Amino acid sequence: MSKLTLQNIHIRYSNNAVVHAVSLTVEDGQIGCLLGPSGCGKTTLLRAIAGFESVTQGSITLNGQLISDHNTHLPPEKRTIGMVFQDYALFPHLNIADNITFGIRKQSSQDKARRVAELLELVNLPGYAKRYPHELSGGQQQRIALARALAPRPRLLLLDEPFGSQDVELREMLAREVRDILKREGMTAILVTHDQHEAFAMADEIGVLQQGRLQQWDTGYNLYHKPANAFVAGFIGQGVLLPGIVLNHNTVATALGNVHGDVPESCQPECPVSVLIRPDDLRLVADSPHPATVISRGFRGAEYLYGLALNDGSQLLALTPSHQAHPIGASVCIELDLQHLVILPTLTSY
Ligand SMILES: Nc1ncnc2c1ncn2[C@@H]1O[C@H](COP(=O)(O)OP(=O)(O)OP(=O)(O)O)[C@@H](O)[C@H]1O
Repeated sequence: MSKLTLQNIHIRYSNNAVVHAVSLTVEDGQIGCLLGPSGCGKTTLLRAIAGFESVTQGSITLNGQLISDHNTHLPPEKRTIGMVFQDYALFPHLNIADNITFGIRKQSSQDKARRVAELLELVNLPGYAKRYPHELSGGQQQRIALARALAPRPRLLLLDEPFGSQDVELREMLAREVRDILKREGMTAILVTHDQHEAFAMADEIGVLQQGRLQQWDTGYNLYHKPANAFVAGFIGQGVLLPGIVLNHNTVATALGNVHGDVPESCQPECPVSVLIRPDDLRLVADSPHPATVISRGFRGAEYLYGLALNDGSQLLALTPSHQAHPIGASVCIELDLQHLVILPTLTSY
């Protein structure tokens, strides 16, 4: 049972407060992710969990054991937490077997050999025990770094931008592979990344951080379809905030007609609001009361991402199958197909 709980964590460097009131729980065998722009405090939080930073307020517990609070600080080597970094940090002069067993070198040769065979099988590199790091590709080295971190059977695994040095196209695939490995081991883990596709591919729950504050801790699906605020809406996926006016507790009037859903209690009738429109919320149809002009077009393989302008000047994005090709300047008709209505109280643009 490896459950990690952060309760109201605050962290500061000298006089600079960088993490504010962060609370979250990663259940046993689950993979959590801290996602956010550069400098938002992801690494600082990860380092506090590992024991390399102290917390100024709040508590961190692992399996019910208090490991950090304002007057408790279990040293990193006593936390039984494994770490994987972006640069793998394999020892170049040690072969793969010796790299993997570095953290369990005091165990018997027999036990070490058994664990190496087991882990090489797990990371899909059987037969690589006698090779050296420079004989492996970047992705293979990263899998060995993962095997090395798993060798001592840590209670928790922390991964800090583990695929940052890989090609963008490779990252998502590696993230899925690593997820499968961690799930097979039943490992509880936290990933830090600024790449949302990596987060979606790997994590069960994702926390979006902005300036040291956790904006939302949720599934990737909910972050996309039910963002808690304008920052999360803008950071996750693409979309446009369309101006609207509240008509009643579940209706908002927009340039694309009335939309229905829960209107925040703070928004009374006549209140201006923003309605989040994702590119997949719009359909291009043969006829509708809502004409638009194509102002940009991006080819995505299976789809086109269109930039559209309405007659009142507001702009939208629409994703359509790429066999539906419309040139820039073309007049089209659009229809809203909202599955999840997101109404944000203020007219915030992003
Ligand atoms: N050792 C340190 N001393 C003082 N300030 C620090 C230290 N480490 C980080 N910071 C500051 O704390 C804030 C959070 O940094 P952190 O490295 O946690 O961000 P991050 O989200 O991991 O960013 P990135 O994605 O760029 O790695 C930043 O403003 C950074 O400048």
